[in-house]
Amino acid sequence: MSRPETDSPGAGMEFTLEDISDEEIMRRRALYEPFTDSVRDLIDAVIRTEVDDATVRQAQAEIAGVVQRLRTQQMDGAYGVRYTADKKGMAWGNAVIGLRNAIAPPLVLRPGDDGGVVTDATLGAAYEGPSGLVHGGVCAMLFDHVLGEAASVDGIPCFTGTISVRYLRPTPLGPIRIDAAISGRDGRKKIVRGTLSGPDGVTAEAEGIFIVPREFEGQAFSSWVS
Ligand SMILES: CCCCCCCCCCCCCC(=O)SCCNC(=O)CCNC(=O)[C@H](O)C(C)(C)COP(=O)(O)OP(=O)(O)OC[C@H]1O[C@@H](n2cnc3c(N)ncnc32)[C@H](O)[C@@H]1OP(=O)(O)O
Repeated sequence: MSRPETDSPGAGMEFTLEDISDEEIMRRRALYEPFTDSVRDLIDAVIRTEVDDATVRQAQAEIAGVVQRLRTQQMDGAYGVRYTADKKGMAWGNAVIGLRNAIAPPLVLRPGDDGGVVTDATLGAAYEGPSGLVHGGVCAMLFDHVLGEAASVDGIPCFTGTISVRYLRPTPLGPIRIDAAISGRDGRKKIVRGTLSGPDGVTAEAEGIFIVPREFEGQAFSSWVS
């Protein structure tokens, strides 16, 4: 499939105009959300299955068949960040929020009380590092995105310049919550702080410097469809 029209503010930083209606967005969501959820279930089932060898081999053949069918028509490259004519952003391939990315939990963000953002999610077996605990790299990845969205409150996407994470205690697999908000601004730079919490309270804290790339100035999205 060829790509729709692309703005190219810089190498690897393209946004793609895909002029589709809200109805078409809803149609695609209704199609791909359960599809991706099934693949998430598959990942979890593969990690945790205890069926016999023959059943594993049969399942592998069936999955390979599905992959072959999907490969008969593929877009060039990754999904990218797309936007509609009224500047609704769609990052459906994103590793953290992507509606079509089974690797993403996916996080769904909402406004926080402090002008920042908050998200709740459940991290299962696919996110394990130490036994029964969330992988530290996963925590850092989720912080990176959530703090980035908190930095992007005015609609202009910010890039991570620097981020540091302080792991206070282990984060158990299961329900988590991340809160993030801007704590300082200096021109195109924003300082953002956030916390990751499990059922027993805060397990990690992060602070980052997020920067509006010069090429993005004036390219605000009106909302983010995840
Ligand atoms: C409603 C709709 C919402 C939309 C939601 C969108 C969600 C998006 C969420 C996405 C979240 C996903 C998150 C991701 O995954 S983003 C992906 C991971 N990050 C990157 O790949 C970034 C790669 N780096 C770059 O692109 C550039 O270096 C950037 C853009 C960062 C700066 O390049 P630029 O050429 O623009 O910078 P400048 O040289 O003019 O310097 C400007 C100022 O910045 C200071 N500085 C520079 N670099 C750093 C640094 N590394 N740390 C700290 N500070 C730094 C510098 O000293 C100067 O300060 P001052 O001297 O003026 O004081």
